[in-house]
Amino acid sequence: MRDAGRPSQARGKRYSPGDKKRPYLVVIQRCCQIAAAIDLLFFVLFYAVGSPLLAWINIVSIAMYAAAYMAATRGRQSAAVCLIWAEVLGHAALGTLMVGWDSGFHYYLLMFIPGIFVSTRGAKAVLVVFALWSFYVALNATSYFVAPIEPLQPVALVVLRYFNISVVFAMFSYLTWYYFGAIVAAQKRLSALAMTDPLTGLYNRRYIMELAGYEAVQQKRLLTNLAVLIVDIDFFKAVNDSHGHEAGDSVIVAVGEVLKSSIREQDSAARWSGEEFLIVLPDTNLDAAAMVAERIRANVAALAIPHGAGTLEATVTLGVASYRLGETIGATIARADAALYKGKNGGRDRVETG
Ligand SMILES: Nc1nc2c(ncn2[C@@H]2O[C@H](COP(=O)(O)OP(=O)(O)OP(=O)(O)O)[C@@H](O)[C@H]2O)c(=O)[nH]1
Repeated sequence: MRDAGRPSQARGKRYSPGDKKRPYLVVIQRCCQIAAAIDLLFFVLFYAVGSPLLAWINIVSIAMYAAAYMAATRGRQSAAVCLIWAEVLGHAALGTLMVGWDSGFHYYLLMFIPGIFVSTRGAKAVLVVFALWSFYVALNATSYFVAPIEPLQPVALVVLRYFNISVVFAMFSYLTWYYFGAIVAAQKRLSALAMTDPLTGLYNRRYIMELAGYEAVQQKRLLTNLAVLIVDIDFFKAVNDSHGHEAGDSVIVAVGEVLKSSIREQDSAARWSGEEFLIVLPDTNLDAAAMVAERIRANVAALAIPHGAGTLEATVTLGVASYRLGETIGATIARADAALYKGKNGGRDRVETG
């Protein structure tokens, strides 16, 4: 028997939502590319100033970034992060001990701080930052007592320091820009998910209730009209029973599309429950709402929904009600619901007002 309902953990790999394109892995890859390019520049720079030993250290760094990039490509985040930590700590320590504190290699250590808080939380993050701070201070203290092993000419040292400062500024800017973009995109995705029905792309019940409540308050304030429609697919259970759940879903989606195309921009449609929809029509009186309902009924009745080699047909019954001052929006919806059931009892495929 297939274990279709079980999480993929059971098959060895841990399930993680959005696994395919985790933003953190993308950042790691970009950082590896940028850092390797910078190390290549260092290689050329150190050769030019006559320090081949320092130049070759950068080749080791490039190899480490290449390995970290490959690890990130394969989804091995921990391995990639460990390699980057090893490279930056090693490079900062070697650079400082060989060329001196004024080389500015220690600035790269500061770039870990935002990354630490992105990947870890709470006490662990504070502990890692503290360890980083200790390393930074120890490196600084050491540089006072140990003379540079491979000192550079004063001009070369100044160029190197300003180069390092510029790179750290650029990397920080990139990381901040990237993380901010990722946060905004995630917020947009979340708010769309929180208000949308996944099957039809219409609003969900929670959001339409919030919206209907807001429209009722507006109506009280401006004394305009407000109407609601409840739309229910007729004999829907029979569609599921005779053609299967997927065919039922196609009918729901097709009716949802009709609703979207049959209302104005200021109107809102939502999936209210299984095969039921709610439409909120601001600035609309009962007669106008009944006309919209009739248009929807006719448009649904004209549908030919592709299914297998043939097509499916559907009809809907609609209940219409207009908001009355002093009542709750829930009461208006209840009157539309009562009208809907009158329509169901009256033979379906019709519009009733309540
Ligand atoms: N395919 C599919 N079926 C659903 C979904 N949500 C609810 N249903 C089914 O919709 C059916 C609703 O059946 P009923 O409430 O009896 O309504 P009906 O058959 O349309 O009858 P009337 O409304 O009286 O015309 C049930 O069989 C539910 O299982 C869904 O998302 N997809």
